[in-house]
Amino acid sequence: MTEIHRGLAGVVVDTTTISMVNEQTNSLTYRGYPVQELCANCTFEEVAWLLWHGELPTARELAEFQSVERNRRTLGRTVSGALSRLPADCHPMDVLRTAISYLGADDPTEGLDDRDHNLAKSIDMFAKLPTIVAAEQRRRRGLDPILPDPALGYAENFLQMCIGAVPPAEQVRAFEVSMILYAEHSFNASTFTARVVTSTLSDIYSAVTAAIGALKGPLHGGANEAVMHVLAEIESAGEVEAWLKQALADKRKIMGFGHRVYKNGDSRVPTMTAELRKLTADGTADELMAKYDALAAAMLRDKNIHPNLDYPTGPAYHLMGFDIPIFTPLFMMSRITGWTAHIMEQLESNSLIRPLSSYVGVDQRPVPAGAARLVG
Ligand SMILES: CC(=O)SCCNC(=O)CCNC(=O)[C@H](O)C(C)(C)COP(=O)(O)OP(=O)(O)OC[C@H]1O[C@@H](n2cnc3c(N)ncnc32)[C@H](O)[C@@H]1OP(=O)(O)O
Ligand SMILES: O=C([O-])CC(=O)C(=O)O
Repeated sequence: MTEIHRGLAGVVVDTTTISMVNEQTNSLTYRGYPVQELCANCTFEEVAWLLWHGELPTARELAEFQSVERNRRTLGRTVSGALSRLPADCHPMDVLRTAISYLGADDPTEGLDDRDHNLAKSIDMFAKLPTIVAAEQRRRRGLDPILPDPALGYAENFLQMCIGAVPPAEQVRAFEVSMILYAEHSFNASTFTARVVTSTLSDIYSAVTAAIGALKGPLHGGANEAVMHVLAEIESAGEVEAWLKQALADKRKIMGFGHRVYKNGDSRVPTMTAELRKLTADGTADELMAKYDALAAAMLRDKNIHPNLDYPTGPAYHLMGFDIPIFTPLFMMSRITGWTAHIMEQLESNSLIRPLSSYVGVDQRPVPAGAARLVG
C-alpha cells in the first residue's frame, strides 16, 4: 500500500541554506542569524540583502543597494496605466498579481534568467511593490498617489507614501519588525509554489505571480486580514467564550491560530506581540486588546493551539491605520525577498518538482461506441 502524505505534511523535499524553521526549539534563523536579533539590530534592507546574498551587507554594499533601490521605486507608465484600469473594488492582492505580470511583460531583459539578472529583477520588485501597495491603499480612499521620496529609507518612504507623513518612530519600527518577521519561512505554501514554477525553468515573474495566488488564501497569508474580521465579529471580551464555542461547534478554523510546522507556538509571535503592546500602551485600543488576549487564552485552554504570526500582525496593521484588504499585500511586500531568494536557490541546483499521486478512481473501462454513448 502506497504511503500518502496529504498536504506533503512532514515530507522533506529539498535542502535550503536560506532559513531554518526549528519546531523543537521554536526558533527561526535567516542564513544562521536568529530572526529576533535581526529585528533588534537591522533594517529591512539589510535583511533583504542577507536573504539574497547569504551575508549581511558591508557599509559600502548597503549604500550601493540603497542607492539602486531608491532609484527604482517609480512605476513605469505601462504598469501604472494598467493598474489604473482595474476595477476599483478588486482585492489589492489581485492588483499585485496583475502588477507583477505587467512588470514581467515590460522587462526588456525577459528571458535572461541568470543569477545577476534575477537579482536585478528581485531588487526591482522589492523597490516598486511599496509604491504599488501605497497607491492602492490611497486609491481605496479616493486619494491620489504620493510619489516615492529617495531621501527616505524603505519603511519611512512607504509609510509616507501611504499617509502623507512619516509616522512616529515607534510605528515605523513596528512596521519594519513586521517586514523582517514576514520575510522568509522556508518551504511554506507560497514559497513552495514559487519553487515549483521555477523548477519548470519558467521566469521569475511567473513564479512570483503564482506565489501571490498561494499567499492570498486565508490558510496562509490571507489570515492576517481574517484575524481582524474575527476580532470585529466578536463584540466584547466577555463574548469570546460563547463565540469560540459556537465557532468550534461549526467546525470553523480560527484565523491566526495553528501552524503546519510549529505546534508549540510560532517563533515570531513574541517579537511581534511586543511591538503590538508598544502600539497599544496608550490605552486607546484596550477593548480590542481585551478581545485579543481573551481569544488567545481561550484557544490555548480549549484547543491547545497557539497563535501564529498573523495574529499579532493583523491588529498591529489595523492600529497603524491600514485598511484590512491591504494587510496581505503588506505580507507580500516583505515575502518578495524570501520568494526571490528561493527562486535563485532553486535554479542553482534545479530538479523538476513533480510528485506522484495514487489513483483511486474507477477501474479502466472501454469508451462506449457510437449511439450507446449518448443513451440517457
Ligand atoms: C503566516 C502564516 O501563513 S501562518 C498560517 C496562517 N493561517 C491561519 O491562521 C489559518 C488558521 N489555521 C489553520 O487553518 C491551520 O492551523 C493551518 C492550515 C495553518 C495548519 O494546518 P495543519 O497543519 O494542516 O493542522 P491540522 O489541520 O493538522 O490541525 C490539527 C488539528 O487542529 C485543528 N486546528 C488547527 N488549526 C486550527 C484553527 N486555527 N482553528 C481551529 N482548529 C484548528 C484542526 O482542525 C485539527 O483538528 P482535528 O485533528 O480534530 O481534525
Ligand atoms: O511556514 C508556513 O507554513 C506559513 C508561515 O508561517 C509563513 O509562511 O510565514
